[in-house]
Amino acid sequence: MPRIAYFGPQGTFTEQAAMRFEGELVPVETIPLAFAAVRAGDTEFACVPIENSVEGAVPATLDALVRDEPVVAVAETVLDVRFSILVRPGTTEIRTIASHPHALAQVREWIAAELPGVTSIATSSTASAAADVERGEFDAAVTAPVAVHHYKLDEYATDVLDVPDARTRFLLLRRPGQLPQPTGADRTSVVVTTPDRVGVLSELLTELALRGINLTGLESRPQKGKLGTYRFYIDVEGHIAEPRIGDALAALHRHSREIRFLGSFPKADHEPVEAHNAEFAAAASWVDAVRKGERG
Ligand SMILES: O=C(O)C(=O)C[C@]1(C(=O)O)C=C[C@@H](O)C=C1
Repeated sequence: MPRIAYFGPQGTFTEQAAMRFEGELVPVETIPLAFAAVRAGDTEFACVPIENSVEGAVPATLDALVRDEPVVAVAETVLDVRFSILVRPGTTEIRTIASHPHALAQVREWIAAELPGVTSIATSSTASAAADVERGEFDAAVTAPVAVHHYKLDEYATDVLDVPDARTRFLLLRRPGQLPQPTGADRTSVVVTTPDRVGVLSELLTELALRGINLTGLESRPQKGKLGTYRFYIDVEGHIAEPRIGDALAALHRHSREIRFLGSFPKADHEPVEAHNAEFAAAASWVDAVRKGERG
């Protein structure tokens, strides 16, 4: 059975996401360590969070995707997110509450209303906060509901969430190899750095629009050198095996200083993508025939 390094420890949302894939689950403490495990070949796959509907992209994942040797996503899954507040049995007063920054951000209003004056502390994950509370370091942890089964803690509150219907998307990553087959309901991700000149981002987006390609995500992260220089993470509907997507990525390559392919894989919602592939194929065979002198 393949091994999947996931952003742990046991009881994180990422563990629940990783359980949806087939493999032996290997918890690691941080997102960069999950990437390191798959890059080093210690595990075949890594499972990490990429974006949350309330708090947005997960910066540690975006940064790790461009560092070191390439890794590509081969699958994604989306989890509904709601939080439990866990405390040590017998706790009567809460002065500190700990969790992953993305989790704290999703319950900020609840904390202000229900636990005014408590100090929020960022930890490496929701489950590591639970472990810290178990050890007596903090009074409460904001966790995934399943964490109560892994730590000797009680539920102080459940179903905590400032914004209803929050969801987090997770990626299953591996080293580059054979791509997943196109399904007609796929997503393709790339990250580009562009030359510093007027209109370059609009040129990239125009290349997509001209080919009827639907943009599903656009994120920027600093290149971390000169202030004001960015990388752009671009998600589109479609698979690189489709001519229009391959064509668009080739165009992005021409406009970019650097481009890294981050994967073509089935979308979690399985909603078919309107692809116009028949028109693209007909157009390509017409050009082919013209080149051979068979058509005018
Ligand atoms: O700490 C966890 O349990 C995670 O899996 C991380 C994470 C995230 O990075 O967004 C995943 C889902 C929730 O939105 C909160 C935290």
